Amino acid sequence: MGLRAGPLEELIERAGGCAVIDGGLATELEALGADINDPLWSALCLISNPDLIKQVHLRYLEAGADILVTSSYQATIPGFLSKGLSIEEGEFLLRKTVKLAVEARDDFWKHLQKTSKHNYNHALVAASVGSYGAYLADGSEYSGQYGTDVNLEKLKDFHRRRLQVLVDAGPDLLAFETIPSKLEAQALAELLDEENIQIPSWICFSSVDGKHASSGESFKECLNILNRSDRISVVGINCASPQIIENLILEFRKLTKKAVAVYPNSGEVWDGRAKKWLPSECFGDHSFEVLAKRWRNSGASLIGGCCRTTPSTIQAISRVLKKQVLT
Ligand SMILES: C[S+](C)CC[C@H](N)C(=O)O
Ligand SMILES: N[C@@H](CCS)C(=O)O
Ligand SMILES: [Zn+2]
Repeated sequence: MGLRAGPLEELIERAGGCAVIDGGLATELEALGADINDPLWSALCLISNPDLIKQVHLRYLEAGADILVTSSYQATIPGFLSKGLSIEEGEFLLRKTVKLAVEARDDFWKHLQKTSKHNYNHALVAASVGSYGAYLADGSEYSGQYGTDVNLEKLKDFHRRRLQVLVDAGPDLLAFETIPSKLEAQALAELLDEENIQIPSWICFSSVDGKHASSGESFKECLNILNRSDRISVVGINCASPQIIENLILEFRKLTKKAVAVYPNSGEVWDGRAKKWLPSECFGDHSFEVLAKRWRNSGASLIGGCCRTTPSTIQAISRVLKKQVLT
């Protein structure tokens, strides 16, 4: 763990060695009736129905999430500009992503104080930073194929302003999600230094084959870069199939001393062109319950769900992780 991991380390300890991340935000927004078939995807709700985002956060807290991931995955200033919003309006919406999660956390906690006995931890708010591919809205967060004109500086420029605005809004940590390549991981690690970011970060990669980052690069190369940064407390995998997670935890544990986070999707596959999930082997709540124990025993310190997982998935994970220590 890095030097600045105070609140995360404490949470993991309070949670008995493994804390619970929430589940798919977009998925639950859709379950509650939101139409997010748009280049902004889940971030469209910041414009159309921000209260729904708070409701989703509350559902995940009730289910037992120790960490809320904000609605900023696909929220970017250029994305908002292309919707006709101003830079100020875009920055307001970015701050709002943190505010909605903090409000949900604080309301939930206040409500719990009236209850004599409960099993919940005071949750942390992780500001989501989706990869450049998420902004491109073409599914390239699962390939890392950004085109030949994309270099380190371009990626840093893309990420810089959103990062500054999100950090100013006061989240507990940063959650870089679905990072497909070594180049983008390096851009983020350098940016955290250049911007002198003082809150802990996790950097989670996507992976298709279960052996490499989505770009095809080895995790050894990717983690060598991240291991040099104390600002990155946690590394891991998100939005990949549950099937490949256990081996990746074991591999990551060999490649880094940092804590490992895993929050896979349901196993379904995103068709970036058609903008829909393709039916494929789908892992239900019971599979997550069984697998979460294995993931914890393999050495993951943070476990949750990504796309197509729901509050009931998180409830299953939370129950099983909080019920027992090592089995
Ligand atoms: C994590 S993917 C399912 C998010 C949506 C994607 N960036 C798109 O807009 O196509
Ligand atoms: N946390 C994101 C998904 C990342 S793949 C969201 O649901 O908006
Ligand atoms: Zn996802």
